[in-house]
Amino acid sequence: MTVASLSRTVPADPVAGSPAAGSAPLMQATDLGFRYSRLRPWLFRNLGFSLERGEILSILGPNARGKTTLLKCLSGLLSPREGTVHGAPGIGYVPQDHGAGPSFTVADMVLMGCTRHLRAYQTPRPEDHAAADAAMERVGVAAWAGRDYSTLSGGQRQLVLIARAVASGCELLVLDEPASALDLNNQSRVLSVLSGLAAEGMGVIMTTHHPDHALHVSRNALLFVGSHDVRWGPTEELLTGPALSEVYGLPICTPTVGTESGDRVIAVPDFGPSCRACPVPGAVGAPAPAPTPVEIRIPFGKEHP
Ligand SMILES: Nc1ncnc2c1ncn2[C@@H]1O[C@H](COP(=O)(O)OP(=O)(O)OP(=O)(O)O)[C@@H](O)[C@H]1O
Repeated sequence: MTVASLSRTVPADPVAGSPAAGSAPLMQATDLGFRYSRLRPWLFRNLGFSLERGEILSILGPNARGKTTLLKCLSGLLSPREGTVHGAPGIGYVPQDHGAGPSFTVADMVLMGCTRHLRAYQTPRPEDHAAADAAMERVGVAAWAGRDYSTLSGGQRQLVLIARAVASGCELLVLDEPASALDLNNQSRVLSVLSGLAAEGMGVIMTTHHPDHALHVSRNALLFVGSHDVRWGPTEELLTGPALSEVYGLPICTPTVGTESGDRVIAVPDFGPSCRACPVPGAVGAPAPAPTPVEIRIPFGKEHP
């Protein structure tokens, strides 16, 4: 059975704007399995999770493990070979690829998010324009409304695609690495937008290569350890130093650090010895003296289990 055919099995919640405690999950996946063909290995099997309204679920794992493929199975773009997806409400999908794309204004790109409410050839209604304007404000792209989308930077385009999905008024936002092209300030903005949408009752599923992001906003996470071992659980219990080290194949610790907003668990990979003072190949004479280091110590030490 496909996701699309299952989408009718869960009735729309009349109070979609508020978390509905005790109601049916927004989405539930059971024993999902997918491979691109019989000749290709399984990317995942026996994968299961459920997502409540108002919840953010992060999906992590190494490159090419099948995270994007899973998002496509959840969104109905691919049919899982095994298992079922129940729920599948109105979904706003933000793809990983934010390439140059079409030559539309930013305002029109975001307005396209509203087309799911329109019939073929129907002109956008005033409420669609209002939803697009609100989404542009919320995601911080309103200043570029009149600009040609294809002329924006990669990070700007990524924000516009997020705004387009937000404008759709979906119940579930599915985002493929939504912060991959963003600077730190915009990463913070997007995490805060997603948290705000979740607080209003929207479900959010996102892939990320930033364990910090998952630890900051997600109640639960899915961790691709192997094709037959995709773990689902509370983010802080799942994304421990030992588990992340095993998955990514390098030492990773997860200290708690103090920030102005409170304590936060972060993931710190050990990239090996720093090469900043390495001699330049072919350079004659003694290497230039390294600048006096300014040591900044964050209060590490309280290692997350
Ligand atoms: N249309 C396709 N046909 C065949 N194989 C595919 C197709 N799309 C992806 N793959 C393969 O499936 C595997 C998983 O790809 P996928 O994009 O889901 O990985 P990912 O975990 O999202 O990776 P990344 O972190 O690099 O974005 C990869 O080996 C990829 O080459």
